[in-house]
Amino acid sequence: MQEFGSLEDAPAWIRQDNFTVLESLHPKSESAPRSVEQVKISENDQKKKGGKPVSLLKEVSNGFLPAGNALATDHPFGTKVDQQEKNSSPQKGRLDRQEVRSHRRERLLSNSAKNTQDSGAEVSEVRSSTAQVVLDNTHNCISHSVANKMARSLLDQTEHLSPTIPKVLHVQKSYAKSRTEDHSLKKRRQLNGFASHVHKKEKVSEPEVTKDILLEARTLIPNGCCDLATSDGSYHVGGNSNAEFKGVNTPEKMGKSQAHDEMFQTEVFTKQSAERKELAHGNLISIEKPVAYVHLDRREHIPSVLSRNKSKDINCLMRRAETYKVEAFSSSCEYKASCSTLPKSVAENFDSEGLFLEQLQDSLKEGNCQSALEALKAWKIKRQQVGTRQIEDGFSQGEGHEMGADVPGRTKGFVVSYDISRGLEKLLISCVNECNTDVLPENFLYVKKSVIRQAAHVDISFSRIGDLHCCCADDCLRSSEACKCTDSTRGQYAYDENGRLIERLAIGYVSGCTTINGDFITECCDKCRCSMKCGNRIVQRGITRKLQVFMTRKKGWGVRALEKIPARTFVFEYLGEIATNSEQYERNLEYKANGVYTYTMCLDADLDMENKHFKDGLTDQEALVLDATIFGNVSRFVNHRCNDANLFMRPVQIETRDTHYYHAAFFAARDIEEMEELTWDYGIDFEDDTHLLKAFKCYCKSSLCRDKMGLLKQDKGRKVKLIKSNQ
Ligand SMILES: C[S@@+](CC[C@H](N)C(=O)[O-])C[C@H]1O[C@@H](n2cnc3c(N)ncnc32)[C@H](O)[C@@H]1O
Repeated sequence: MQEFGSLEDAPAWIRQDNFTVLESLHPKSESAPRSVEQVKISENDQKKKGGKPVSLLKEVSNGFLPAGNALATDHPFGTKVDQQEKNSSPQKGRLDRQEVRSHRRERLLSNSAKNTQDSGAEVSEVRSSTAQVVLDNTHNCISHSVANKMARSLLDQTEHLSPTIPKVLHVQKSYAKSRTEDHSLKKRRQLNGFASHVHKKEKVSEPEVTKDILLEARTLIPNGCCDLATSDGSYHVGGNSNAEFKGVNTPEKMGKSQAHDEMFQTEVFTKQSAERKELAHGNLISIEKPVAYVHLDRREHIPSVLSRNKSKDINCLMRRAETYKVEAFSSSCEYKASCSTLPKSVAENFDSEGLFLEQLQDSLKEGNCQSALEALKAWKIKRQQVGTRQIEDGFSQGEGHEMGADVPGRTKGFVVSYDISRGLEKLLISCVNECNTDVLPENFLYVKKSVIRQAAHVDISFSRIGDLHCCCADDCLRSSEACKCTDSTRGQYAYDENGRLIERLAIGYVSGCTTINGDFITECCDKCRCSMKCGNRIVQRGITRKLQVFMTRKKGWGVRALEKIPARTFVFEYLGEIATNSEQYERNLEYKANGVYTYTMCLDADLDMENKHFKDGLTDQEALVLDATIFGNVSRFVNHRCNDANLFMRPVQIETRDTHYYHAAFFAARDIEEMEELTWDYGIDFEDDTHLLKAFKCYCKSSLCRDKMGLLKQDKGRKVKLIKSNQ
């Protein structure tokens, strides 16, 4: 087996893309060349080399990666490389090099045997741990980044001690072989003197990079090492997801623009342009029958991508938002198997991946393999203790809540997106699917503000807001006198000093679309003198609680809290397209035909319940609705629960004092537990079949469910019907 004398001998993509994290930690790796690489991918290659069957690719083309094993088999760390090795016969030139290298290694080994105190047993243990972790890295997001870091560290540090780290070297060898073949072919052509002739005569057709090819490419290229796009730029997968699951460069930690720059870069080459680049950079990976060339450079920015597909800008962005960070994650059972009996106290020292890595690196710097090994084991124990939950990012793997391990045969889930908001929210809003293979709808675009549809008359001009007498300097809540903004709440600020809704406004809310309590909350606005820190600006500051979109068993997507949310806390605002009732009617006809979920909410807080018309004389047709089918935020995933939902809605005025249009703000109806699903009572009358869109079959599981026979005591109409039907 061919081996590499040092890490520098390893191919660039192993050194850089799989182990990027360590670049900052190891000065040695910083010097590694960061050149452009192009990858040629063959559709047939997969089958020939024992790769993944086509059916799996179908799954991948849904926009997610099958949990763990799909990558494990096709990933260069997996069986594909082994197969390649078996099928190929060694070449003469390479044997010579191998000999040179093995001599060099033998020298290194004999030196290290003399110089080092580390025992052979320790070394081989570290080695096998490394190989194990490298293998694990396709199974788990956390372990992916951890594995990369560890593998790189251990390779760097123990290279002189460890003659073989089997899987890593398999990859290196396979890569080297393809390069050798590629180069020897070029050399032969040059020797024959007809290289340019061949180039000219060769009829090179422009490869069409389709979505399927793209997704196939995605399975061949290590996680997150590059962005991929179809030829027309309309579909985009992969992405520099390392930046996020490394936990180093989240949009929160770096400037947003930088985050975006790093996330959205791509270039798909034609065959000719790739070959030109190959000549320029000399590092094209050769696989038979090239069909797709993927540029691994990370410098291209969004505008250039967008400018190529102007008509598709929005779709393109949307698709990318949902797919660029699709990664598989799985349960920690692999760790359980390999876990040793290290004292728990050691494991408890590692509260986070960061601490663990610190210790690991310190140990490695000191050349203390034993300590490095302990760090490895401790981390595994920690993972085991935490059980199904990942430590830092709060990604649950499903046990102990609605979609737990009770689902037969389901042990794995997918991170569909690390941030469905594409960096628009202050917090990442992740999306996981632990139930089935669905990904987020392609036509949905996350927005931070509602969008006004044609006929909806929404006047948000400041000129309509009179003199507010909002004289407070900084924080209205601290002023001795309540300002004009409290007029609608009877001279009382709507929020307390903790930013939670005051109790008076939290009681008496009515489930469903309508609030009859009558108090509109008025927040300070840009016309006020106070600062953004003012305690009377809560809804406008946006989401501050950790939330996650997840797949429920029977209700489609839902939203859950990733942390405790105290009662009366603002959670989110319902955003969507603002439309009139009549505009929406047309849309609903379409929706009905397509059988889609409904995401429409009526803005009818101004409805006079007794007289059944709007207070300012609006007709039903002119009344506004929010439709979050296409444009919306996390709130559009909130499911319904009859009567005892944990969220309620309050109308909030910010930039207008017009009661026709307002912000639909959702607050916690009671203390909400971590991992609890957020629900809202849509106010549906399940017996009413006069609506255009038929009510869904309710799976809220509430004991007060209105869609259950005999349970609805308070709904007289239904009771009568039930009695009648019993007769
Ligand atoms: C605003 S959406 C909620 C998000 C939706 N589950 C999704 O996957 O996008 C409303 C739709 O979700 C489904 N849904 C919400 N609550 C439900 C419940 N309690 N039982 C069954 N389906 C529910 C219904 O199909 C409804 O039309």
